[in-house]
Order: sequence, then structure tokens, then C-alpha cells
Amino acid sequence: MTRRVWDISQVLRPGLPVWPGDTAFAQRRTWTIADGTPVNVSALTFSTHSGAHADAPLHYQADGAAIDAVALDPYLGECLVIDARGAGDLIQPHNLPELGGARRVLLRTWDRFPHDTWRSDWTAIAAGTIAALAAAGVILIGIDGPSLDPQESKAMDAHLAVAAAGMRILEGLVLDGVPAGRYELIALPLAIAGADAAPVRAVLRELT
Ligand SMILES: N[C@@H](CC(=O)c1ccccc1NC=O)C(=O)O
Ligand SMILES: [Zn+2]
Ligand SMILES: [Zn+2]
Repeated sequence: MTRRVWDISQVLRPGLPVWPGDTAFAQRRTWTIADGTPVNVSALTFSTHSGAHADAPLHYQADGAAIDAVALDPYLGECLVIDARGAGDLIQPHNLPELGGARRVLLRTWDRFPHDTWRSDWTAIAAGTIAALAAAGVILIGIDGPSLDPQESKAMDAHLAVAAAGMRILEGLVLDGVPAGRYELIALPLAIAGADAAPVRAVLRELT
């Protein structure tokens, strides 16, 4: 039996919404198939926080680990998708359902993912919610917004709570059309040496 797969990545493309002031995604052709050229090749420019991505500890801790140095186990394995729509500005502990022992948790906040516009009004996560998840044994937190913290946050409370707990982070996931429940998560960050984050091709697979 083939298990159903949900692609929960954004498509990296020109016009991809990025954090205000951050680098736009661009792709240019460096070779094109023609007489004497057997191949198409291109070069990419993009922010480490483009589309669906994994934050490295280095993003929020001056001496944190870079993305090529973090273990991959958190990004692979059983996870729980939670429908957190309606939580308001901040997801609080009381917005979470029973976790049933889940060690990876993905939070859906958008009714419809804003593929073509930067929306500053995403639902962030309270630091206390991160602490509660960590206390329950969660090792990875994912969300469909661009950040765990609000756009204006300088304190980065949720990110720092993640740092304190040694959790891993996925952001920019597309969870439209994924029913709440349990799946296998596969979301490996690109091994970019010294990087503060890296894009992931994130999928959910039906459990057996
Ligand atoms: N905190 C966000 C990203 C972030 O803060 C950011 C991403 C790209 C360019 C600038 C950013 N923040 C600047 O204050 C994140 O966790 O991905
Ligand atoms: Zn990020
Ligand atoms: Zn982040």
C-alpha cells in the first residue's frame, strides 16, 4: 500500500514573500541548452529563511550551532498536526489539545496560506507554550507562519524558550488541507556550512 504524502513546502520562486528588508528569491540561467552547450544550469540567490525552513540555533543565539551541525533526528519521524486557528495573537498552552506523547508538533494558524503576500499579522507562540511543549517531551515545533515570534518582537521570547529547551524549529510550512492528526514528518534542512537556517522540502506521510 502506498502511503499518501502531503507536500507542506512553499514553492521557491521569484515573488516569494520574504521578511521585510530580507533578500528576494532570484534564479538566473548560467548555461542554456543550445548548439555547443549540452545542459541548462542556474544560480540562486535567496535568504536562509526562504519558504519552509529550519532555524539553526545560530539564528537566535550568538554562539549557537549552525544548520550543518545539528542532528537530523528531530526532522524525521512521527508528528502531530494541531489546528490552532482561532488562537488569536499568541498560541497559549490552553489552545493545545492532548499531545498523546507526540515529540514533534506542527501548528496550523492560517485559514488559507498567504502564498503571494507578506502578512504581518500571523499567530505567534507564547514562551510558556514552548515551555509546556518541551516539558511534555516535544523536540521539534513547526508552524505555518514566518516566525514563532511576532514580527515586531525584539525579545524573541518563543525562540529563546526553544533555545533553553534545545528544541528544533520549522517555519513557513503550508498546512492548508492537512487534517489535524498524526503523520510521519520528513523535513531535512540543506547542509549549508555555517548557516543560521536552511530551506527544507517538508512532507507529511500517512502513517501505516
Ligand atoms: N525571526 C524570524 C526571522 C527574522 O527575524 C528575520 C528573517 C530575515 C530577515 C530579518 C529577520 N529579522 C530581523 O529582525 C525567523 O525566525 O525566521
Ligand atoms: Zn526562520
Ligand atoms: Zn524562527
